[in-house]
Amino acid sequence: MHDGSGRITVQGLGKSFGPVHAVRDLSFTVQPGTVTGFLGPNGSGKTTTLRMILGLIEPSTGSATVNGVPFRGLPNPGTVVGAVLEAQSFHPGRTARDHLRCYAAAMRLPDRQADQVLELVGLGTAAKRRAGGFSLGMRQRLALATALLGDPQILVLDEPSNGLDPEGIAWLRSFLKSFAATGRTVLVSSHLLREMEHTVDHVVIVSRGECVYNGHLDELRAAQRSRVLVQAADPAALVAALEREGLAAEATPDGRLAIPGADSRVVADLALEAGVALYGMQDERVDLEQLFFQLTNGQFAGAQNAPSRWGPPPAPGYGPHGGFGGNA
Ligand SMILES: Nc1ncnc2c1ncn2[C@@H]1O[C@H](COP(=O)(O)OP(=O)(O)OP(=O)(O)O)[C@@H](O)[C@H]1O
Repeated sequence: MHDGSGRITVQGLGKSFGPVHAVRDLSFTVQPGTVTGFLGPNGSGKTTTLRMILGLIEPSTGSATVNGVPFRGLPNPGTVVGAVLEAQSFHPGRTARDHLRCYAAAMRLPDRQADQVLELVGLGTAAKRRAGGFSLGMRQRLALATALLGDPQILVLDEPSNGLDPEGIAWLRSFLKSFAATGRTVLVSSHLLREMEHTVDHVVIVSRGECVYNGHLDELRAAQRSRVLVQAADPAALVAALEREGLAAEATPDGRLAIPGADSRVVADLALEAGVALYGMQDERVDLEQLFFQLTNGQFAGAQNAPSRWGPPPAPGYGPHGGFGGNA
């Protein structure tokens, strides 16, 4: 019997295809009531992991459970998990409604369920059109409708925004958030953090089959560092004024001062009070995308080693290339 928790648990999961280690020792939990982003570049093992969670391929090591049991142990799994994997195919001559009615019949669901999910995904007006004439975005919506037929507790989606236009992406974002807001579970993969950053609460980032970050997106954001760069007429006087306010400054190779974590207006006010002329000021911020890029290049071991571009020297174990972009 499954526990009805809506939780997906991946424990020490690994998969090798001959010499290719597609997934290695992956462990994470997907909690109900959240949208968890499963992120990584192409070939990082996302689809392989999702297929193992869905019981489509056998793990080489470890386990994946849904509601406490392996997927194949779920009774009537379509009512527990709705899944959309890549390369969905539809009978091209069949209408969207008929496609869904076939699936509804297989799951012993009433026909009206087909119309309900078509409305839900915004395909109500296309119900009688043949799937063969659908755009990629419409096919994605039809695949999602199919996954929703059994009114599942959990959604597992592989790259669902592929082929969606900006309006479709915005729609998907609000759909997934409202699905999770009802206490249900969403696990969604993507190779684009930017596309997912306003959708997901929790992220599991993989690179070359291994987990490089597992935590809240907010914590990852907090790892972003910003700094103010200033060109001061009297750097020593400005450093003294900043230090009196508890702000540390360091000299940059180009002769400017860098003040990590500072607000540019505060720096300007302090300079004015100290009578130090400023010849230039710049706010620098490292965005999430850069951080994702760095993480997935395998340069960082995990959240506990939240990278610092300008901060203190790297912690032990940090590679020589530690740090974001810049001079790294
Ligand atoms: N059936 C298979 N036989 C051999 N190698 C495979 C097989 N399936 C996946 N791989 C390999 O495993 C690795 C991970 O692939 P996977 O499709 O899981 O990555 P992904 O992150 O989903 O990438 P993408 O976004 O491009 O689909 C890749 O090197 C891929 O070539």
